[in-house]
Parts: sequence; structure tokens; C-alpha cells
Amino acid sequence: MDRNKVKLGIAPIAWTNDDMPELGSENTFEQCISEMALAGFTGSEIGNKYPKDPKILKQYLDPRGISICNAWFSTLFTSEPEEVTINNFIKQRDFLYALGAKMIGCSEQGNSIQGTKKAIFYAKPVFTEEEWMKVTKGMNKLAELAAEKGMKVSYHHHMGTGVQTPEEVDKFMNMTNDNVYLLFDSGHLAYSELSSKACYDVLDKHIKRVAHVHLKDVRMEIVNEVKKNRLSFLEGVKMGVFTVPGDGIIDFQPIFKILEDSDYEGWMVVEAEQDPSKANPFEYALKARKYIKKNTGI
Ligand SMILES: O=C1C[C@@H](O)[C@H](O)[C@@H](O)C1=O
Ligand SMILES: [Co+2]
Repeated sequence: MDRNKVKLGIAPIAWTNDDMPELGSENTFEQCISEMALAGFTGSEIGNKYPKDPKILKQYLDPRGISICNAWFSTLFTSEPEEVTINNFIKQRDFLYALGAKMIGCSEQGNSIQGTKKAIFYAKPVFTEEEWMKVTKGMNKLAELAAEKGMKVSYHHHMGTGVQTPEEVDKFMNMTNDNVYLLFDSGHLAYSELSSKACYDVLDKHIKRVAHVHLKDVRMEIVNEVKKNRLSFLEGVKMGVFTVPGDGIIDFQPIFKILEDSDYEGWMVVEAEQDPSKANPFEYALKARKYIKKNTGI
């Protein structure tokens, strides 16, 4: 891979988990970004311990050679009036713009069960046609708002949401304009379909509109346990359903090949939330960095 085209980031969720802040509450913001840099990454997403003022945040990141490449944004098109999402989005866009980021990764959270106690495999929302229209028309609007600042939006398909399966990703892509991109997350597809084949198929099919990548691996024995015992998404995370690339069942070679063959330009972000008291985040960051180097040359 060409290091001038593909940049490597890592998400702070392995140090402190935004969805369960008690996981890794002992890890400080400075430790997190210092260890990211030490492990050989140059990009990060936003975590809940990061300073909210972009100027202050940059004062910490710049000396460590880290830049912000993206941040999660929850859309609420299916549960709130559209202007709620639009107003929140403009604030998030302007915050990220001030940090020099070019990407805003969105996910519809209106009826998401990812933060609830519901069984992740049995209670995900299925959008009605009206909800599909709300989400896709809304995303088209966000793409226009992002473009005002020279930025892009990408959509994060996710377990426990209305855009989880390969068929739902297809439908989302078909119903949105070409300036709405896909945030490809390997872990969520392998988890949803109980196989890594789904990752390769979706990436291959939509590669022209993939603008941001989350490299996440899964431990399939835990996926099976989550399914069998009707556990929630967060219970699965605590049990170690996710891990860094190279440590689970996904072979990332085909993923790297599809990205390289299509001349992908952008970020690949290691995102592997697990319990930091069981999986030391620095150790796992190093492990991920080594695997990526070995398999991509960058
Ligand atoms: O991109 C992501 C952000 C997290 O908050 C989320 O739950 C995780 O699984 C993910 O892929
Ligand atoms: Co992700």
C-alpha cells in the first residue's frame, strides 16, 4: 500500500469506552494519545476524555504527531424532528473542521439497540419505508452541509441498527446520493453475518463509495455465545467479542487487496473496543500496528 495515500489511525475506545465509560476509566487522555503515537499511529478519532475546545485539543495532539481523522455522529432521523439532527450536525461539523478533519462518520441511532440491554441478534430495528426515506434524505442533506466546509459524510453500518446487514447496506447506498459515502467496519459485518465473507463482498461491491475504514476483528466463539445466550451488544463487548486485526477470525489480506486495487485514499482506523483490564490497549495497539505493517508494508 502507498503510505502517501493510506494513513493509519486508532480509536481511543480501546483505552476508555465511550459506550461504557467505566471500562478504562483509569486510563488518562494523555496516556491514550501518547501510546497511540508510540505504537506508530498518526490519526485518532474523538473520545469522551478529549478536550472539547479544538485549540486545546490540538495543543495536545500536534506534539505527538496525531491528527483527528473522524468522529462518530449519531443521527436521530427516525426518532426526532429532522432539525434536531441538522443542528447537532452543524456543531459537530464545525468542531471537526476546526481540528482539520475531513470526515464525519454518521450512524442512525433513533431506534438503535446498541446501547440497550436487548438481545443484539434478536431485537434490531428494521426500518419501515418511511424511516428509510427519513434516514436517506437526511443523510443527503448532511452531505450538502459537510460539503460547505469541504468535508464528507460517511455512514457507519452497525450491529443493532437499521443498517446492519449487507442487504441493508445495499439499500442505504442505493437510496442515497453519491456524495454520501460508506464507513466500512469489518467487525460489524463479520459479527452480523457470522462470517468474514460478508466483509469482502460488501467492501468489493461498494468500494467506490468507501471513504473511511474501521479495522476491527471478531472472536467468533464469543459471537456465537452472544447469539446463543441472547446477550446485548455491550455484554458482548465486555466479553471480548471485538479485537484488533490479526487477533480474531478475519483474514484482512483480501480487505487490504480490495482497498489497494481500487486505489483507496483515506484513513484505516484500528478500532477494537474490549475490556482494557483484560486487553492492555498499548499492547494491542502494537500488535495491530505490527500486523498492518506485515500485511500492507505501511
Ligand atoms: O465506530 C464505532 C463507534 C463505537 O461507539 C461503536 O459502538 C463501535 O462498535 C464502532 O464500531
Ligand atoms: Co466502527
